[in-house]
Amino acid sequence: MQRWRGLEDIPQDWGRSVVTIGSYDGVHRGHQLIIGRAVERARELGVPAVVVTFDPHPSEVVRPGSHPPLLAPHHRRAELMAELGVDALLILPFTTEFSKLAPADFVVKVLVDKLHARVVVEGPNFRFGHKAAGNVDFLAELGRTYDYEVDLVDLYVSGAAGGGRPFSSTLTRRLVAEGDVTGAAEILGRPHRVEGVVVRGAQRGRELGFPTANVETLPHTAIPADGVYAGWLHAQGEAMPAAISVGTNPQFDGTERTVEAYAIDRVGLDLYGLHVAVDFLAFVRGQAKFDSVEALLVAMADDVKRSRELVEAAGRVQSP
Ligand SMILES: Cc1cc2nc3c(=O)[nH]c(=O)nc-3n(C[C@H](O)[C@H](O)[C@H](O)COP(=O)(O)O)c2cc1C
Ligand SMILES: Nc1ncnc2c1ncn2[C@@H]1O[C@H](COP(=O)(O)OP(=O)(O)O)[C@@H](O)[C@H]1O
Repeated sequence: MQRWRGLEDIPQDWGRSVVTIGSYDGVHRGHQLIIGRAVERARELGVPAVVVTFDPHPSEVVRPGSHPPLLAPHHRRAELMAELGVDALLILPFTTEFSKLAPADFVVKVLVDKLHARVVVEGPNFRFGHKAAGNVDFLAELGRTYDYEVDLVDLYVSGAAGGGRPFSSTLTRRLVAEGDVTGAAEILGRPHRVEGVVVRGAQRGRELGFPTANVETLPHTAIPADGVYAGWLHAQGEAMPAAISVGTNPQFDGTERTVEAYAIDRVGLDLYGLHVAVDFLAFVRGQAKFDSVEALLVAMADDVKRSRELVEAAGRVQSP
């Protein structure tokens, strides 16, 4: 998959393409339907499939301070898009100047002049251009002038009609924030992931018998509600079943909120400085301050047992 940052990175001799535009945070099942359709149309026509996305999230530029928590950083989105068969990913720096492009100018500048769009695949709620004034009807109207077709995929109804939750990044963020990581995984089509570099903590975990890799998360990461979770710690090319703790360690009157994962039954790991990922499978319990450290240890042993069972049960139906 080619990766372009800005319109200047698009090769001069780029031919026609099938394009889809969106934030695509999380690349959830609705996004997967739209991107999948774009790839399918591209294969039929024998042209490449291009995804156009923005950085930072447009809402941050339009309303500073409103950056939503992110379900996936750009490099992870790129990985997921490459798996879906996307041929090129264009990340447009979303500047104030860019945000002021009128809808028709956006279409001409990006879709027509640069990407020579033949088909544009979108969800019905797609909005574009200054003040999000452009909608799919206008996109289709411009297509009659500029020789592209608009193909709509009804992502919202797909989830709800299938008896599940509507496919929505906003809903996924809410579920993650509430600790309902199982609900979030239903929409994402995989567990929610938090990643970053392993940093030093209070060095207390090893004394308790449960060393935990403390993950320094990227800015704007969507972090699940404080609590204990079952999931996986991905490190050194391995997916290790894990018991995960999110919170301030109230037992020890901590103040800093951390995401830390104990790789179940693994001894002698040295993960400091490594980039790791934590996948959240299921909520186990909330954070607590027990009467004694001994009582915390009893609870932790139980969490580990429960986490192992949950991961094993999930492993029987899906691999991490
Ligand atoms: C499965 C599990 C459950 C945990 N539950 C709690 C808890 O209920 N309350 C709490 O204050 N800390 C809890 N923790 C966090 C521990 O207090 C923390 O891992 C320990 O203090 C080590 O911190 P360190 O990595 O900074 O050395 C939990 C950790 C794990 C792995
Ligand atoms: N089973 C394990 N799960 C997670 N980390 C482990 C494990 N075994 C060893 N480690 C290492 O121990 C470190 C955590 O030990 P801990 O005493 O909790 O220190 P810290 O407070 O710095 O996190 C991890 O960063 C990792 O390098």
